Amino acid sequence: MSPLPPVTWLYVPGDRPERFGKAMASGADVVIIDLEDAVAPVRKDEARRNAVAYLRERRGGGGAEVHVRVNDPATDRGRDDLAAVGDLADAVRLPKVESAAVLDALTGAPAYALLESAAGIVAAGQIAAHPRVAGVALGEQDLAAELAITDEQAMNHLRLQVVLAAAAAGLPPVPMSVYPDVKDEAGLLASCRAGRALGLFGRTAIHPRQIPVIRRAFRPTEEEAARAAEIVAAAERAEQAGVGAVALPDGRFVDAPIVVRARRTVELARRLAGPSQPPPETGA
Ligand SMILES: CC(C)(COP(=O)(O)OP(=O)(O)OC[C@H]1O[C@@H](n2cnc3c(N)ncnc32)[C@H](O)[C@@H]1OP(=O)(O)O)[C@@H](O)C(=O)NCCC(=O)NCCSC(=O)C[C@H](O)C(=O)O
Ligand SMILES: [Mg+2]
Repeated sequence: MSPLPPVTWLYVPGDRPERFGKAMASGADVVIIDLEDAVAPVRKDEARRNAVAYLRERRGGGGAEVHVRVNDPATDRGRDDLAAVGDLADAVRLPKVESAAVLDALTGAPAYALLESAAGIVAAGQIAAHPRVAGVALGEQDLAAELAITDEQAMNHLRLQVVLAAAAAGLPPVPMSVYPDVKDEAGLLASCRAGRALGLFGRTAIHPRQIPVIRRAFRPTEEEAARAAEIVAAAERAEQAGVGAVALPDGRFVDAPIVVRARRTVELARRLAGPSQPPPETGA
């Protein structure tokens, strides 16, 4: 069974190095140092230097993966960012990818492509299938701005295109884009649950307080976890008995894809068990 992908991804602006430690202590699976839209143009050189210094210092250390969102890889600044962090970061995140061609020059760390324009969504299948791409995600703030979308159902059409492109290319499931209101925890929870029903998995956050909410949203309910455990146990009994088909005590027949899904649910429940709180702070 393939390992579960990250559930929580936290952005931290590259020009706020005093916040890097706080991001690492947030409980997020992945911390993304942003060199792109969270950083004002006049501070971009400084942000890149901060990212490089942090990555050099933490090399060999444990904890969350550290990714860097570089500037548009089709620009000189983006290419310079890639040259600076490509061999240091655990992965790079490429904004505003609109064609597979821009990915050909990539070397170094695994790359995640952000699809955040009409052209990017239209080319989602080719971008996801590029051999250098480790995953794809949506940039819904940019998409909504370009397309003037204000309706969730309309955005769901775009989300599903990316979910399909990722699955068809054999990539991990697509994490949800950021929820911009950092104080609206109920709204974030509801939005995550709606995204989960679309096949999206996990979410990028912009504030540490969003991390436990996202974990809670993607954690299977007790009922889902118990049901999944029952299916896995029945499948194991059938395997030991050399029987292919599995029937649950309530008479329901279970086939192989359901067992695979149940195993993932059991694993996810185990990984996200416990209180939905970040670990104690370890300092900035
Ligand atoms: C959104 C923020 C600007 C809010 O900042 P602020 O008002 O300063 O927050 P707080 O006062 O509530 O901070 C409380 C403490 O938490 C720490 N903190 C806050 N945010 C972070 C963070 N992201 N990482 C680490 N630590 C953080 C503060 O240091 C405070 O700590 P303390 O002083 O000890 O109490 C801010 O949260 C922020 O900048 N967030 C990240 C924004 C960002 O990176 N945006 C880029 C990604 S968005 C995107 O990708 C859109 C996409 O491209 C698209 O198109 O859709
Ligand atoms: Mg964006």
